[in-house]
Amino acid sequence: MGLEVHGLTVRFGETTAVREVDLSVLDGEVLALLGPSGCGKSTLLRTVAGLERPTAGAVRWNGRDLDAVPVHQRRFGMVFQDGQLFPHRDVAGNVGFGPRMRGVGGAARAARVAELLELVGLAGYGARRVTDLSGGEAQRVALARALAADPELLLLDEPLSALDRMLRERLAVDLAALLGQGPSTALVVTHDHDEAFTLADRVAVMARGAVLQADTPALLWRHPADDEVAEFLGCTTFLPATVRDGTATCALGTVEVTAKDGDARLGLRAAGVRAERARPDVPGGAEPVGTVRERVHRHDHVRLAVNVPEFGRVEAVAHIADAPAIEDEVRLRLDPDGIALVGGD
Ligand SMILES: Nc1ncnc2c1ncn2[C@@H]1O[C@H](COP(=O)(O)OP(=O)(O)OP(=O)(O)O)[C@@H](O)[C@H]1O
Repeated sequence: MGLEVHGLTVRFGETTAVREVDLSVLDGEVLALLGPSGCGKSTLLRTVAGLERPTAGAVRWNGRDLDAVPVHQRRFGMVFQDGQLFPHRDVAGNVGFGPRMRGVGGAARAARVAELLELVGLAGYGARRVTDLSGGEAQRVALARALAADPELLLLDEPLSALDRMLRERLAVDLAALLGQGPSTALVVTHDHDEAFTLADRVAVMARGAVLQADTPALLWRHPADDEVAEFLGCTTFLPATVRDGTATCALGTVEVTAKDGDARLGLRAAGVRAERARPDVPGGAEPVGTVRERVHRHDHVRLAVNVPEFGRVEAVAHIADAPAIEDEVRLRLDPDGIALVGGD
């Protein structure tokens, strides 16, 4: 059954941090709450944890209303952005803290600690001082400490955001594997798209306290419910299109889509529009041609703003090798991987 949130509203004075949210996390599922700063993600997570009281609505675990259940009786494990380890205990002391409080004896506790450290990739770290750990190691210890309590639900609040980019990407993959190993049910708060898409079975996009859409990463990416979700997920140009036999035709050309015949609305991300320098010696097809107005280097591509006559500005990408320069003429080709079908069913 898992977690169910019904009509949840949380207010702080005049501020409505969470607004009539309905959400469920199924047993064994990892759900990410994704949204910009201040959209209410942490408040929603903290309310599930029991750290905030709902103004209205209910939080249920396996069908049981948690309103009267205090934090420590909810059997939920929590990991915060900065880990919040006990600085005066070593790694084993931190991981074994919960079991020790529950009266688990020395040998059994040591075995459990060793098992958990192995799980988070820190075998042999038991005697290390937590103040000497790197940020990534400290977050792994925090995760092992949360898992030590055998939580029924893991609540992770920006667990990787204090780490640098390389480490964050690696740890997100490790964490996804770790959450996928057992029957872990987890709710993860993040403002990082990649992290949400890497970790979660489903992602709930939030704005202004409300959940706009909760779906699998693949569905969210290809079928955002409306323009706001599409924009949040990187779409910069919106166009009406006509679909016929799996091909959508719009003002910027044609692209393969999975949609039924009829009218549709396309959301184009920069990566959905590929630009190549127009060569006078190579005759063009039906692709639109435009002039490069802006150009910036990204880590694995060049991003362009292209002006297309009678259409206007279009964001596009090009390969770094032989990238077009400002004022160059480019041909544009649509790439289905970067294009969303907005709304509809
Ligand atoms: N204890 C509090 N008292 C008053 N207002 C609060 C409190 N906690 C949160 N808020 C307000 O509620 C809104 C939602 O905050 P919340 O921290 O849940 O957002 P968030 O999406 O997690 O943002 P961030 O990613 O920046 O942490 C914000 O306007 C915030 O200022």
